[in-house]
Amino acid sequence: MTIIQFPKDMKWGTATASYQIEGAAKEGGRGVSIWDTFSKTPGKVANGDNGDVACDSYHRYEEDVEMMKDLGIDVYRFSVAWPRIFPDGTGEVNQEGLDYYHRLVDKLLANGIEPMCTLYHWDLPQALQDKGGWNNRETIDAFVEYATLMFNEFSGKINKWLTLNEPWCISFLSNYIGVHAPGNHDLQLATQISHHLLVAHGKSVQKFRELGIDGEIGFAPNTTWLEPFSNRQEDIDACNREIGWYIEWFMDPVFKGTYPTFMVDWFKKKGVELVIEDGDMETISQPVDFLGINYYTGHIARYKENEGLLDWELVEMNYDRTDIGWPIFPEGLYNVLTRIKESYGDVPIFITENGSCYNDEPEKGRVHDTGRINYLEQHLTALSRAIASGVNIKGYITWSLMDNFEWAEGYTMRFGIVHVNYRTLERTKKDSFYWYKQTIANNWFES
Ligand SMILES: CCOCCOc1ccc(-c2cn(C[C@@H]3NC[C@@H](O)[C@H]3O)nn2)cc1
Repeated sequence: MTIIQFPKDMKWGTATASYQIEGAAKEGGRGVSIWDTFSKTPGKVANGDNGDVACDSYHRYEEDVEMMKDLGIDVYRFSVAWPRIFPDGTGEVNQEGLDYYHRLVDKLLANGIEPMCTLYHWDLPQALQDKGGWNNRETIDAFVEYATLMFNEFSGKINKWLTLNEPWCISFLSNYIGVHAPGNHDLQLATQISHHLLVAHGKSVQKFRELGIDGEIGFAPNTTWLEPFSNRQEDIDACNREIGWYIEWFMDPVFKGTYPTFMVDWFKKKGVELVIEDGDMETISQPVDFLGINYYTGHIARYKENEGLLDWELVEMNYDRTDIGWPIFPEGLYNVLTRIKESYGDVPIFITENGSCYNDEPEKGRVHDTGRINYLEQHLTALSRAIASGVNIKGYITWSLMDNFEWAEGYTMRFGIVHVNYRTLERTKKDSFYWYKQTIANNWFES
């Protein structure tokens, strides 16, 4: 047996997001979001599921924080529903919305848990979507207005901020692949949106600095890893294009002030013409205090001409997979983190999402999710290797505290260390909850 030990200042946490857990979609003055619209569009979400009730955390947040207290976490990553603050996206502020997040943050602080706030985790006010959404540069200004209000309102209570969660999902998954809201299928649109998102990120970081807000700010790209099937250059290049689509496309502008040329050229071949206004790249490359990294899975792949957007195909290698079908690929986490360190230096990193889908149900009051424990052990071991190789890891935040609305999969896919009965809303701590609790208490685990 091996002891996997973590640095003494390691922070441990759990993550959720507003649309996925809150419910109360028509309460507290909340406006309509694009996910309310999308989830009620037939065929978009499994079983026609939606976030009207979700985990009802809007009403049950105190119970949720009690579970976090029992778990012993240092930090809780949650997101704010923009439509709770600005029901129409801009203009009149909804005080009931602010009041809810004050109740949540105050409960966290009273229990010694640090709040980490994601400003945008996909629930764009529908009123802004009706005016073009992220394709309209006015949405950038609306985001900065929303961020400014939140910075001023919660300054002194919230000291860790993330501007955007997974801009690749917001832009490409939602506007090119189209499986997430608003469900477009347009590469030019998606690529331009990715740029506007980065400008919105940069402008809100600028505002954070101008206001002199105490605390730290970053953003949370999602990542993946493709391991080349052979050492043929065409296989290596194909894998680098997919990895570059997730990592360099978003991190080069922030950390280097430029888009990666190999990706710009590839998109240009696909007919994409990115419109960059004067000053945009300087705005985007505002220094951040930390980086959130989300990682779930990786694959082995090889070049295949004219296959998909980036000319690659998966090579089936009979990996173990989680219940959502994603390969269990912990070495990808190590590779992603060492690649980020090589490319961008010693930026402080929180793993802001890592977790697995296992749909185990309660048996006599227990949930034996051994698959999730194995996934955590393998990925925390990879994380420990990355730390040993010099990656500046500040903390690990698992996705998710509880089962919740998993976007297009609805409630069919469970990522929580706490089981949620969606009929009764009863929470049941899974075996992985107790494993994670012990790991946090020890700051090590035995693998
Ligand atoms: C049909 C083709 O499909 C191509 C890829 O399609 C997807 C779908 C989903 C994801 C995905 C889902 N998650 C987990 C979430 N992260 C944020 C938090 O809200 C979690 O719920 N991360 N990535 C990626 C790619």
